[in-house]
Order: sequence, then C-alpha cells, then structure tokens
Amino acid sequence: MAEHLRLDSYLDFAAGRTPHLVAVCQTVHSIAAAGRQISRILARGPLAGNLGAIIGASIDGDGQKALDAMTHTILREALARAPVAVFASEESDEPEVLDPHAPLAVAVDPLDGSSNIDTLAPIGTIFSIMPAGMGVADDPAAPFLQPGRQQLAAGFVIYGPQTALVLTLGAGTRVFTLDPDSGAFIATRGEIEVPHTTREYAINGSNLRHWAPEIRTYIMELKKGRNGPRGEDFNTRWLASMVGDAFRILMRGGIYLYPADQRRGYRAGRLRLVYEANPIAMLMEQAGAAATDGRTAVLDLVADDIHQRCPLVFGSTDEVMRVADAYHAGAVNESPLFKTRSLFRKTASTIESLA
Ligand SMILES: O=P(O)(O)OC[C@H]1O[C@](O)(COP(=O)(O)O)[C@@H](O)[C@@H]1O
Ligand SMILES: [Mg+2]
Ligand SMILES: [Mg+2]
Repeated sequence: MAEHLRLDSYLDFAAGRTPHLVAVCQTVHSIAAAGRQISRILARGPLAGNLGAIIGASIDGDGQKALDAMTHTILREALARAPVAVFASEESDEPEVLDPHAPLAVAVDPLDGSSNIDTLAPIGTIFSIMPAGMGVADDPAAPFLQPGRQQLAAGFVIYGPQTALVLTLGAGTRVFTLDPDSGAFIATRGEIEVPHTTREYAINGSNLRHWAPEIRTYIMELKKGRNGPRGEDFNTRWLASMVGDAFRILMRGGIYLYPADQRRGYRAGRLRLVYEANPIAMLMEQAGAAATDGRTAVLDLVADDIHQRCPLVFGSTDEVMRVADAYHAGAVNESPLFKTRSLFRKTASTIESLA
C-alpha cells in the first residue's frame, strides 16, 4: 500500500514557522490525543462502565450522561497542556481561563450524539479554535462572541466502526483515520469535495408538526418523490448524531436540517452556534458545501451568548440554497406589505395541500 500522510506530518508542514499556526497545530495534536483516549474507552463500551448513565442536567436542561462529563474532563486536561487561553465546553456553564497569555480559545462539544451512547451508532467530539485576542482574563467569553469566520481551525473526531478526525485549517477539509495498532491518524484520501447536488436528506421527521411552513413544504416536496414537483425520489438518512450525518455528507453529499420549531426550548433550533454550528459550517464550506441558519450563512452569525442555539441547515450547496430561498420567499410573504400571517401559523393548509 502506498505511504499515507500522517496527521503529525500534515500538521508540522501546515504549521511551518508561523507562530499562531504552530499554536493551532499543537492544539490539534492535543485534541487528537484526547480523541484517541476517548476512542479506547468507547471500544470497551459497557466494560468501561455505565457510560450512558444520566448523572445530572446540562446547562440547557438536557440530561447529562456519564460520558458527557468524562469526555469534557479528558478534553479539558488535554487542552490545559496546549497553548489555550480559554476553554469553553457545551458541558460547562462558563468558559474557563487556562493560560491568559496563550494565543487560542477553544470551544468543544465533548460528546455529540449523546442519545446514541449505548446504541453503537457513531458519536463524536466537535471543536472550534478561535484567536483568543486580548483581555480573556476579564472577559473569557469574548473570543467566542465573534463570527465563526474568525475560526483558525475546526473539526470533529468521530467514533464509529473506525475513529476518524475531520479537520480544516482553513484551506480544505481532510479526514484522518485512526490506526488502532500504531495510534497514528492517517490521511486515506485527499481534500474532500462535497457534491453540489444530492438525493439524501437528514431531518428528525417526528417534529414535522412543529416546523415552520417553509420546512414542511420543502420536506413534503422531497417526500413526494418523482411524482412531486422535484420530479425525483429522495431518501432519508437520520442518525440522531450530527457528526455521523456530517461525515456521511462529507463522503457522498446530502443535506442535514435541524430547523427552529415551535416547541419550548427549540424556537432557535437545537444545535449550539459556538460548539456545533460554527465548526461544522467551516468544515462544510472548506469542502465546497454550505451551511445556513435559513437566512444567513452560519459563519457570518455572531453569538450573544456562548450557549446560544441556532437553526442549522448544511450540506450539498444546491439543496441548502433551496432551503434558504424558501425562507427568503417566506419572509417576503410575511412582510407587512403582503399582510400574511406569522411563520408558525399558516401550516395546516400547507400540509394538507401537499399530503
Ligand atoms: O434527538 P433529536 O432532537 O433528534 O436531536 C438529535 C441531534 O441533537 C444532537 O444530539 C445534539 O448534540 P448533543 O448530543 O451534543 O446534545 C445532534 O448530534 C443530533 O443531530
Ligand atoms: Mg452536539
Ligand atoms: Mg454534546
């Protein structure tokens, strides 16, 4: 087999002698080491303890599982040894200052897809690396409250049949597969290019009754297949694990949607802008795909709060643009000029006409 590129060599080459890139690459090394450690724990499953046990409530009310807390601690310890000024985690109320003089700020979702812990479906660790800027000691959240376009690097480690690290340093998106024998992450393909078109979509369809009309209409058109307005059949793939869906989309295209809906706590969607949407959006854009909240490119959004949620649609560009166009048309209809009803009220008739 031809010699494959190892993550270490890739990072050394990317870092060169540029100080901030050296810091970014050291930090990615640390995250990869944490990923390797988590992968070993997951490979033991129930032999490593009751990883899926609910041990408390997370900041936003979701049940916190033993593995959520364990992965948070592993990431925190790994990043405390990297040039990281401030560490923010989905599993912690406040960002934590590690070394106020260090150049980077790192946000993590230590465990994405928590509902799958005991199911053998893929789960993952998502990370976003930002410049720390000045004054983190006074305002540790500040580095995260800027557009995701400022990210220096982003990625996730996915724990599935294989463990893989998906990474962008801002110049393409690459996948490195963990060799469990040597412990090395190895690139097994070149830069990823997501196809612009797709016939696969991922959404939790059980929430249909809560969606805004734009999303209902879009999904119902896909469901109608070749007899509907799209004139072709579409297939659903939903893993309830965003990293799993994102990995599939990177490999062969597709669209993922977690829109805002009417349920209490979901009016701004489910996913968190800082820990989940920003890094996934950077990976997608760097792979030629797109990510939007329906109205604005995710990477142009600015969080007011580090735990802020946002509606999230990402994947093959043509489909993402269709959804954005649907929202745009909905907004025009809603404008006082057209005197129509609110986004969440004009639903029943839309569904009936499509069903
Ligand atoms: O259970 P639902 O509402 O379908 O949500 C599933 C989505 O929520 C998430 O699990 C959110 O991430 P966490 O597991 O980190 O909370 C995504 O990975 C997944 O796509
Ligand atoms: Mg998550
Ligand atoms: Mg999580």
